[in-house]
Amino acid sequence: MAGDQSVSYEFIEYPDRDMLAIDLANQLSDDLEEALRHDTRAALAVPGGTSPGPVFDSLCGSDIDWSRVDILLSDERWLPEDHERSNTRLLRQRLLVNRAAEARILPMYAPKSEPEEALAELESLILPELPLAVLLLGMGEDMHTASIFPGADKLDEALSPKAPVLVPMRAPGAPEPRITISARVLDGALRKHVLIFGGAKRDALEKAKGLPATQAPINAVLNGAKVHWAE
Ligand SMILES: O=C(O)[C@H](O)[C@@H](O)[C@H](O)[C@H](O)COP(=O)(O)O
Repeated sequence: MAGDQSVSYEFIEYPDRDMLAIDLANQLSDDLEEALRHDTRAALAVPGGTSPGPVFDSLCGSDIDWSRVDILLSDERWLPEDHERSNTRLLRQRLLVNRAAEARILPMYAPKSEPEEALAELESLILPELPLAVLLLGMGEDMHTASIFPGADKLDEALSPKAPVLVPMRAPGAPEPRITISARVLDGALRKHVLIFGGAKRDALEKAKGLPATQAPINAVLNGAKVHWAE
């Protein structure tokens, strides 16, 4: 994939993480409301990891028609849903509660030993709900997003313009096999947000400028996104 000369995004800086969480949750809720004005259902994809919990805590109380919202993860660690590193667990504990308990979850995990064994089944549930109406992504200091890691075994496939919806992924930076939505599908989301905290990630985003997506996978999904940052 080419360098990022054509990548343009909005960088929004917040006074602190709490304000970011509340403001971003409001923006996601407004985005979903707008999407539901045009379509019967809206798909919201969100990351796991440590950053989005407080956003979920706020978003789950939004007064929107959650019964028409499909929620899925941008990527999942291939671990049982009760494992402490399971992103599905985080989703069930922090987002699919309160008013958002009405939403439907599109699973990104099935109890099979390898992601490859469940790929077709998981993909068949997601496909009818595309494009993603609203996307929230995280980013690592190595410039990965979702589970599209530099140096991963299926990196080229995940970045390909002809990529399938889901790609299984194994990477040096990831302790367990992963499953990720491909860059093509993430980038095709109608409204895109990226959440990052701290100086190291801000520096990583700067460093990504000019690098090919194979080295800085975040570049594959940044165009037209809003990046939300707090120290
Ligand atoms: O399962 C995951 O790990 C993710 O979805 C991943 O892409 C995450 O968003 C980044 O690694 C940032 O993670 P933190 O928010 O924990 O820094």
